Amino acid sequence: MLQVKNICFRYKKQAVLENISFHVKAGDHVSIIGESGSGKSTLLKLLYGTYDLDEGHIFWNDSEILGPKHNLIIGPEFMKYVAQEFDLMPFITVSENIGAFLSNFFPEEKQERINELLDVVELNPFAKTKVKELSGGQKQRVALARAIAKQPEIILLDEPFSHIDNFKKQSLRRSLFKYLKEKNITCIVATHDKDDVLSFSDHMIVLHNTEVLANNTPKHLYDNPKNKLIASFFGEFNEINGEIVYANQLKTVDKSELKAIVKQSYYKGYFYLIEADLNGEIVFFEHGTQLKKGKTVFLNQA
Ligand SMILES: Nc1ncnc2c1ncn2[C@@H]1O[C@H](COP(=O)(O)OP(=O)(O)OP(=O)(O)O)[C@@H](O)[C@H]1O
Repeated sequence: MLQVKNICFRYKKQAVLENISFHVKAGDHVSIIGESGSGKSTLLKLLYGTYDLDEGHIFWNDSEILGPKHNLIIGPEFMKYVAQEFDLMPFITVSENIGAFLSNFFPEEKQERINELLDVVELNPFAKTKVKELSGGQKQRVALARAIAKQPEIILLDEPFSHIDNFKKQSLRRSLFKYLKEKNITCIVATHDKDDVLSFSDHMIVLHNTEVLANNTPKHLYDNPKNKLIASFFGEFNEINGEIVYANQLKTVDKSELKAIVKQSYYKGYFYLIEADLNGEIVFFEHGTQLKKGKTVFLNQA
């Protein structure tokens, strides 16, 4: 179990994180979300022991995670951290990078393990390619494979798919998160992407104004978005009579009290997102077909 107890941290004068407490059970998948600059990366770095805390404690089971004042080498053995900038060895191959920290005592087992990891990050065709010849997304996949090579107990991922295109992202995400669950590796992910969270996270922690604004299951927070920040993470939403209503929860009906005038239709693939004027306020709702500008519609909550 990871236990974060009342931690506070500042780089300079301004506090970045204050009184942050939460715990993560072994094998759980937790996402850290929040606006840009809310301290997600800083929190991951603190969990890794990159900086000394101003206050509080972090424990993994019985081991306290301590900063550079107490350790010559940053990062405990049982933990791996994949930062936004990946620190790879450019002049050797993908396989050599992935196997860099694996034992050479049993070369066959080592090769098998490298092949398994190449499968997880879907990089088999690039096994013999030098890392300097890879794209940003491919390098990110090498960094992920290298981080899980020695099977850590806990892995910290900072925007793990930020460089990876949409073609690969979906399958890679499923493959990596499935692998981590199967191996019972605790996973903490800082992300902006709801698709990293909704299908995979046991809990999500929302950082705002230096504090934990919410810590619950994605389903609970989706169903009960306490405020606009949380709702906006999940998608387009409206505030109607003080209540948060997602765009997909508003439907057109024959008659209702919500009379709106269509302003714009945005094509979204299997639906259109309609922007409309409701008594001088902009509302968004999803609709199966395009609607003409100026059309009057009546809306209701589905
Ligand atoms: N090395 C540093 N020295 C001083 N201030 C820093 C440093 N790194 C980050 N900060 C500041 O700390 C705050 C939190 O930054 P952090 O990178 O943790 O946010 P984030 O939520 O990960 O942002 P993003 O989503 O944009 O990656 C920001 O105000 C940032 O400017």
